[in-house]
Amino acid sequence: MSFDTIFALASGGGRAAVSLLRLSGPGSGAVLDRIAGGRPAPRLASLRRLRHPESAELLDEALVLWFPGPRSYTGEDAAELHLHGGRAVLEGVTAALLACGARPAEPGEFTRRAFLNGRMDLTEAEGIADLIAAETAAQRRQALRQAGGALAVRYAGWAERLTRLLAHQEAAIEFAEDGLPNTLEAEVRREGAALAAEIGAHLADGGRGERLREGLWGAIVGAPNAGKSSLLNALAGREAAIVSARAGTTRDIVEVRLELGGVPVWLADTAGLRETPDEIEAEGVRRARRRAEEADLLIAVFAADQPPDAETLALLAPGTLVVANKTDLAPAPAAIGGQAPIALSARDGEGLAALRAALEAVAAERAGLSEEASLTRPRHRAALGEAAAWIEEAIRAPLPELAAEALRAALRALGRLTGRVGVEAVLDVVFGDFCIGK
Ligand SMILES: Nc1nc2c(c(=O)[nH]1)N(C=O)[C@@H](CNc1ccc(C(=O)N[C@@H](CCC(=O)O)C(=O)O)cc1)CN2
Ligand SMILES: Nc1nc2c(ncn2[C@@H]2O[C@H](COP(=O)(O)OP(=O)(O)OP(=O)(O)O)[C@@H](O)[C@H]2O)c(=O)[nH]1
Ligand SMILES: [Mg+2]
Repeated sequence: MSFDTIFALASGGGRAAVSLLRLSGPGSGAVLDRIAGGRPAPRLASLRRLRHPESAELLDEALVLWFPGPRSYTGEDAAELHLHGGRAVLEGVTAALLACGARPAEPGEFTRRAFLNGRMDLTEAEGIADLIAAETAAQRRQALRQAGGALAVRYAGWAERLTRLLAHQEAAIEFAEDGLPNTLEAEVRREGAALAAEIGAHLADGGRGERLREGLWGAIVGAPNAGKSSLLNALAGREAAIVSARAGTTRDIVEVRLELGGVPVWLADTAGLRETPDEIEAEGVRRARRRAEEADLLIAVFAADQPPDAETLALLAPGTLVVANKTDLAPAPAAIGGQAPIALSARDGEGLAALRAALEAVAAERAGLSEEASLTRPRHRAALGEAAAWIEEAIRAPLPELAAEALRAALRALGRLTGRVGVEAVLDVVFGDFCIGK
């Protein structure tokens, strides 16, 4: 494989003390020869004057690193320039690199090369993208686990077992042709069933890995004036939504980002549920209902000094957190919709800690780190579902040739997941998520 020599700013843009420009590709060493007066000892930082290759103008005094392939992040010859972080420095060095024939990298291109050079599989590359995007400690742990190969090892193990099953299935076909008795097919069925069950168990995780990666959707619903906006503000610690004594204040959805036990949660305040002739408010109520339906985490707010309203009661589902607000005005009822409510006063903060603890417990249950690594993307779910279905198909196949064909299809599905089957389209989807310089 022959590649261009690519470069990109790997640190954030804007003014900074130091900026990191990285280079990768067969011409990296020659670039250092031309702009840095030679290649430093491998993997050791060296202070060098950088000059434009044609004008010889001094551009910066920088730390330079040289990583001869294959011992580099990308697996090919690579280099790093740790520059002073100014804009003109970056522009001057960029012009020098272009003059040397290097070109700017596409988003994710360094990691794409690392993948193409066999240094990681696709799930590990995705883990690196997730690590860069991680905003909470739990997201970071999940991403590090995936970047470290937790999914890769598991899926490679499944692919290996499938390959063995396929080999046995093919041997069974040979034996049948030679008229020999064999027990291989029975073994393929038994092992196939065990493998399909393992994949099934991995899939039946309630989507927790995907939820931790993307964040949970939460919604606060309830009657007008129940105190939904007051509660949102209390949880967010700022006046995100307008609060007023007039029923029907909130119409648009107001969203805040919370972190609950390491899980990012987008919590939405919604319009109070009621029949109304006001068409703007009615649209707000429609949006509130839609948001409640889509929510992973629903908080139903009732005012302790009012009887529970039928509209909100109708939205209660298993897992809904029921809140009795305004307990400074009246005691919380023992039960609402068959559940003991969390009693609180959004006005004076009483009971808020208990609600937060309950929210954290729900978030951890639906999206917390599990003991075993979870799949984290719809792409994983689709490929694994397909692989399991093909294995089931193989087990049921009426002819040995059909069973072999189904096992081959299952292997292809796993191959797309880990990138062993190199489909360009899959690569574009995976690496399109990266930022430039990674
Ligand atoms: N300056 C700098 N910091 C960085 C990176 C980088 O590329 N440059 N990284 C980039 O993402 C991360 C670290 N990851 C890296 C992974 C592998 C190699 C590497 O050169 N691997 C070689 C040699 C390993 C050794 O023996 O030291 C190899 O695996 O063969 C470098 C960085 C985070 N910090
Ligand atoms: N006494 C008391 N008043 C509260 C409490 N929480 C909210 N309120 C008051 O109840 C009124 C309505 O509060 P909001 O938070 O705007 O209620 P809402 O549910 O968002 O109302 P809509 O947006 O109209 O659906 C305001 O006057 C609040 O100050 C509470 O815990 N105790
Ligand atoms: Mg409101």
